[in-house]
Amino acid sequence: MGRYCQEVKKVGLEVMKAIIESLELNPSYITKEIEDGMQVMAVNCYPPCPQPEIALGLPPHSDYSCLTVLYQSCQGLQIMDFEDNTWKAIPHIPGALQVHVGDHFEVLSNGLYKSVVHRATLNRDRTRISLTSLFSLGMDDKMETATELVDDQNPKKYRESSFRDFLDFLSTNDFSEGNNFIDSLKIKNYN
Ligand SMILES: O=C(O)CCC(=O)C(=O)O
Ligand SMILES: [Fe+2]
Repeated sequence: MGRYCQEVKKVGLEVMKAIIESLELNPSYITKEIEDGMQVMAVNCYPPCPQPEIALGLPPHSDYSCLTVLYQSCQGLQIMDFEDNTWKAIPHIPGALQVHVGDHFEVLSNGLYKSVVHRATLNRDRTRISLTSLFSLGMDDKMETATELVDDQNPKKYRESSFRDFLDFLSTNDFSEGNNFIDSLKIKNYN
């Protein structure tokens, strides 16, 4: 598991650097802070469920992270496609990793990247395992919208926040009731 954490961090950093480059920010922008930041690993185990059509493994949510890299042992992850408001299953490809953007990159990019809303479904006959690696800045480091992406046409759309702010939010909000961290960061006039 230690080796997996190290290797998955390398993959995550490569993808995060590519995203930062795609925003035309300085390639060194924030990457050192992310490298020295937090890597949270969640190991989720979903036992077989006799009635998977009326239950969920994890309710819809987006991750607080900059980026999440996920391994799933069999199919179960679904993402919300806002083009047609339907859930799309992520196929299980042996050895493949699923990468999705989290809330903190939505904030950094001033909404050019959207955090991915996803959920975990269950199945009748197999135990499913997923390994989720969430990358973010340090506990008290605030993620802010890049000033390069803010101008008169594109006003700042999000308040800054840290990983600790997310944990504080979680302690008083239940995401199974649809309370999203990213919504709490939106500056209302611009979203
Ligand atoms: O098990 C899954 O596929 C999703 C896990 C997840 O969304 C999470 O750990 O944040
Ligand atoms: Fe998640």
